[in-house]
Amino acid sequence: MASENQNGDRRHQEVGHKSLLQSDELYQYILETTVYPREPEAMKELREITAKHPWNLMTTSADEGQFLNMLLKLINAKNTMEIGVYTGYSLLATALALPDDGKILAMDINRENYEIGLPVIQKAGVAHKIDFREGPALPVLDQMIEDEKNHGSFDFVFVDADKDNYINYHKRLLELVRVGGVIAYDNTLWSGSVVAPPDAPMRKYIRYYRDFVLELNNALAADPRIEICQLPVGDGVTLCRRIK
Ligand SMILES: C[S@@+](CC[C@H](N)C(=O)[O-])C[C@H]1O[C@@H](n2cnc3c(N)ncnc32)[C@H](O)[C@@H]1O
Repeated sequence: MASENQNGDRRHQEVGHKSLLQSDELYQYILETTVYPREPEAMKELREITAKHPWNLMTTSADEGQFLNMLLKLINAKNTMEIGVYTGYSLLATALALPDDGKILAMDINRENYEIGLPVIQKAGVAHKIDFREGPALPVLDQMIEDEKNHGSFDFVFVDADKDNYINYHKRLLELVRVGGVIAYDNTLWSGSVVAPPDAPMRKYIRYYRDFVLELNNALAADPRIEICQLPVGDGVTLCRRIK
């Protein structure tokens, strides 16, 4: 990614840095002042377990977990869905925010990683809210849409999975989320690569999914069925509020 310093020098740095803030120090300040001191014990434990896993870059960051937890409480969410669970950090943030009779339909192609976090979720006393389905999410959405009683039945959906399917998820989720409900798409700034020149150094998977993320962002901005808001939290989160 090219950037310019105060002397007007252009420098190139590798796209892939997760923080979108001005400096690592500022991000560390947020974590240490606002996030870590208020992070529930179970989320801290799960974050530390996940940090030892080889794919730990996939996990939702602690500040984003705190944001999701707050958002779910603000909108009084009860019936929710998560696409892309990994070890369950965002799932736990959701489960802790919902009332005792709240529900999360959680989908992931990988059960093994979900089971890494499951004991922590059970210990936190919120596992009864989770209906975990192993497998690709798209067919589950298609099946749900066939039954009209599922239409408009979800208050909140968090999408954090295969970026090349986000557009496909969006088409279906707009039927399943209620008017006034929220769909949150994660990674919509895709490590800052959305503004990188084509020749910028980029990890292979960042380059591969970049065009899908750009396509999604344009499609969401043009969709009259939703109000949107893109937040530079974590790797970028776009909130979509269904209005029709
Ligand atoms: C970025 S991780 C999710 C991180 C998680 N939200 C957290 O808080 O740690 C993406 C997950 O999406 C899952 N995934 C990929 N393709 C999928 C699909 N077609 N359907 C469901 N899950 C999928 C992957 O197995 C992976 O666990």
